[in-house]
Amino acid sequence: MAIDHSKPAVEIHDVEFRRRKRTIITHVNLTIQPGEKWVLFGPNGIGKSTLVSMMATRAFPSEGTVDILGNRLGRVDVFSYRNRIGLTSAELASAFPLDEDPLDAVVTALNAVTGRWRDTYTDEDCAKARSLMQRFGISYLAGKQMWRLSSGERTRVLICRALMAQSDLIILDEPTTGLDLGGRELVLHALTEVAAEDSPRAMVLVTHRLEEIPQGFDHVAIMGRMSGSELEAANVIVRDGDPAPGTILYTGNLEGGFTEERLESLFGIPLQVVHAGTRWGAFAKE
Ligand SMILES: Nc1ncnc2c1ncn2[C@@H]1O[C@H](COP(=O)(O)OP(=O)(O)OP(=O)(O)O)[C@@H](O)[C@H]1O
Repeated sequence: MAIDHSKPAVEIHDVEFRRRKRTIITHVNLTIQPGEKWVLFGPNGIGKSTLVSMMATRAFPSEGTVDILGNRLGRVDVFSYRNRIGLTSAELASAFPLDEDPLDAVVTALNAVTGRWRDTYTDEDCAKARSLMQRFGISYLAGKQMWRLSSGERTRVLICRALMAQSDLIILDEPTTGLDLGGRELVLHALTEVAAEDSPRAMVLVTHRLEEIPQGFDHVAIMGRMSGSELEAANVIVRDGDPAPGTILYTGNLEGGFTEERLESLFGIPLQVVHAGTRWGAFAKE
């Protein structure tokens, strides 16, 4: 399906998502234009992955509207445009056959399938997959089996897969989780290069750590509870012991978003925010 680049890559309007009588997120509004690089930031359990599932067309809102690459969820067959969305997530990591070759796990992104069967790919396709794997430091994994990989290796395979297709929207859900220091820095460097490419593809990177934001991701959506800090929210029992729903509290640039005041209120502890060069960090105050 042809993608209209004049439309937002993501347009979320007044979305609520409920599961088992619990409202998980509510009043969520977010617009991401083609070419923009966004960080989706917030504490554990706030609803980041829930929101990402909708962006990846894997979940539908209970209320409100979600338009992805100009297609409204629930109105247009998601399979007609899902191959234009690159996704890494823990959920996807478990979707591959155990003995899948990591090279195939990358190249099969072209057909948006997990598990290579009768589908064929050109030498050029495979060369592109190999070069991505080299860029992310995992070329040695070609020919191995997915189930044998460490979590950090699997994460990197999924990033390569997300970048394999000519995606118009790339969603990276905690892409540096499980990576050692060297692996994390290598991935952040490679993502910085990808973000710098002149491309209409929009990118969304989910994280709860300021240290894991690659250069070039210059918009942030910060999620928090509808009522006060996480600490306060623990006492805000809405029903059946559940915390208050998550929502997006801030959208804009990183400087305006990552203020000590906002992060302290979000996490309920005194924090020192560090912004050194292009990198960010945050620590509890002594
Ligand atoms: N299918 C579901 N049924 C019931 N509750 C769910 C479901 N999916 C998610 N939740 C709950 O919704 C809340 C938000 O979960 P979600 O995974 O979206 O948070 P997150 O911000 O991505 O968290 P983390 O940073 O820990 O990965 C959590 O409390 C979770 O237990």
